[in-house]
Amino acid sequence: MRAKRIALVSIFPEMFAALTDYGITGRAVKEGLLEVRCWNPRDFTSDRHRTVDDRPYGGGPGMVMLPEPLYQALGEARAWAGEMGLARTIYLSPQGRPLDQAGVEQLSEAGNLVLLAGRYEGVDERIVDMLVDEEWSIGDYVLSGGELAAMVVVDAITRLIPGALGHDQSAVEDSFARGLLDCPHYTRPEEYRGRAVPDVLLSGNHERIRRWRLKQALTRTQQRRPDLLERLELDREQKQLLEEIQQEWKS
Ligand SMILES: Nc1nonc1C(=O)NC1CCNCC1
Repeated sequence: MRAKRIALVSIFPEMFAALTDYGITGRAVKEGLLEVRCWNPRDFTSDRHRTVDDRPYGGGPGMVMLPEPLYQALGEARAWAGEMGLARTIYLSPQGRPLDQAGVEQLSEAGNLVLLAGRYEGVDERIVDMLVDEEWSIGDYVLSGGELAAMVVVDAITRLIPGALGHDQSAVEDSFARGLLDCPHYTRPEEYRGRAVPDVLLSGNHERIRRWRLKQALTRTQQRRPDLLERLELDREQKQLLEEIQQEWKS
């Protein structure tokens, strides 16, 4: 299977070592499942100071990223990512569509991607108009740069690449993939500082364990994120377990 290509445009390319040098994303790169490459707008400047930003028209605080270095960096990034047909260019910003697992699945099905990570107050809007296909946000808060947001997107998408998770894990098993919060997890020792592991997990009865984990996930989702439950089409078993949970709450 051809490697998924994700191009990044950022003035801090070294930050992406966090993706390429560690964990599941690092292994995906090593195994040729994922190719990540960064273009730095500073390499597309012509002045001595390699200037990538300037003051905003209309005044106000902060600086805005100049269009030309971005235009050239994005041009090369799009050519590389789009070498097998079109690549979708994504700009990470708080003005974007809020990212959730459904959005991650959509982005992972979109083929190769170019992720534009802005700094300062943002990028000149004409670059968004000319070259950006979609804006996405990883949450309603303000970061110092789009790089961490871009890495969140790459990490979440990589988990969906066939073979990226170890043989003993499965993205489908991820509770969020089922729209639920995760169940509690335990490992050795069986008793830790006076706190024991739930007996069911020591029973070896895989059906009982599966059911217990699902009930825990439903309980947590009901308690902490009832909004997620409202969006879900629960199957018969989940409805029955939710009934049990609500009865237990009443008693
Ligand atoms: N939230 C966010 N999801 O994606 N990007 C986000 C973000 O805060 N970007 C910063 C906004 C201010 N300028 C520097 C980048």
